[in-house]
Amino acid sequence: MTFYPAGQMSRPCQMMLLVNPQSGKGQALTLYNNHIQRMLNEAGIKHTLVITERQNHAREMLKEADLSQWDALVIMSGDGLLYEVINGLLERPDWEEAIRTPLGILPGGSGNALAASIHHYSGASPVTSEELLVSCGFLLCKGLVSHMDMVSVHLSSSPRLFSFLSLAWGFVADVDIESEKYRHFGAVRFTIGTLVRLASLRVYKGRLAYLRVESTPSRSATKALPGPHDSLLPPLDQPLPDDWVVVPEEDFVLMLAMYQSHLAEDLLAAPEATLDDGVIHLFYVRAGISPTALLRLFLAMEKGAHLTTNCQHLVYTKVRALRLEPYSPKGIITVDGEVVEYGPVQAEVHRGLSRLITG
Ligand SMILES: Nc1ncnc2c1ncn2[C@@H]1O[C@H](COP(=O)(O)OP(=O)(O)OP(=O)(O)O)[C@@H](O)[C@H]1O
Repeated sequence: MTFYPAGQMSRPCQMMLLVNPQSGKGQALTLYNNHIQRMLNEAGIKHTLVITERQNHAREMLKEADLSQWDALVIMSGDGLLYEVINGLLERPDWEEAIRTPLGILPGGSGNALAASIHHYSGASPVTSEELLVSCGFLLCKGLVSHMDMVSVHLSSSPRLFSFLSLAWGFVADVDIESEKYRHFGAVRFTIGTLVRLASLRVYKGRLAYLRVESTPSRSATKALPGPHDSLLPPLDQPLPDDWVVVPEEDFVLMLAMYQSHLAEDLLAAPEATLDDGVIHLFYVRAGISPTALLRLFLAMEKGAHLTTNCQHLVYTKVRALRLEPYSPKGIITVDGEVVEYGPVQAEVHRGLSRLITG
């Protein structure tokens, strides 16, 4: 593999700036006109605006695009559009080079988890909304490029996909998807969704297993797929190696695997996460927690303090790979906030596979 160092964007540089006009409250273009256009012009960054027209537009375009024209691909939307771009790049025959194109994120959605994470890594105090946009615009103009982890995700009958942020099942996935109908409220949609779901808290049954970061695993062989090779995962329908830990409980309220710090602008879910630590930060909450205690956890998460609340139902561990087999026939699993096929799922982290413009 060619080594592409972290470092500084070369100048002059030419960016493709993809804007989803429907993201968040539907104001991404206005935000671009009011804040970003001038910042980029003042920083001398040439950019071509591409307004996405529909779902999968960006994915299809990036799968075919001539990348030699672009020094960076910048996404102004929520996390969903970046998910499309990354998967488009990794579907290319030249994926190895394509995924090293520096990516950038400007928050235009309602979740904006990656934007909040890079703002957090820059050491600045927490901000939301337009202040977060201005901060990310500033970081983009500085143009420092870092490596970012990528997680490959296997589902039973869908093609393998790639994730840069999170894998969720149970409470968090349900809130994320059920709150879509409140998206015109912006980030507040998650608060509304959380309160609605707390009022009828569910138990989710399944089997969860993981490979600890400390383990030196025997190599497993999934069949060779185009794209990065997964060395830790056996085929999804085959038993796991002995060095995997199977969680004794089978009744959960949530499972959340995070690879960046923020789950949303104001939810610091994985305070220890860094951009390329090569770690999946795995959280699960056992059944039996009261709605009040769960609400307390989410309130503490706003400051990243949920791990210090001594909640007996919350478990946190650092892993390299995981497998989840839900028992109930219906449910929601999300990858980077997007719904994926429901059923068995497994994932493995690829350290620093992509590059992101950060502070
Ligand atoms: N012009 C468009 N019209 C409708 N959907 C679009 C358009 N452009 C992109 N999309 C799709 O909209 C979906 C949501 O985008 P995204 O996640 O970026 O924004 P969001 O949902 O507002 O933000 P967040 O994930 O932070 O809540 C993505 O699946 C994307 O493909």
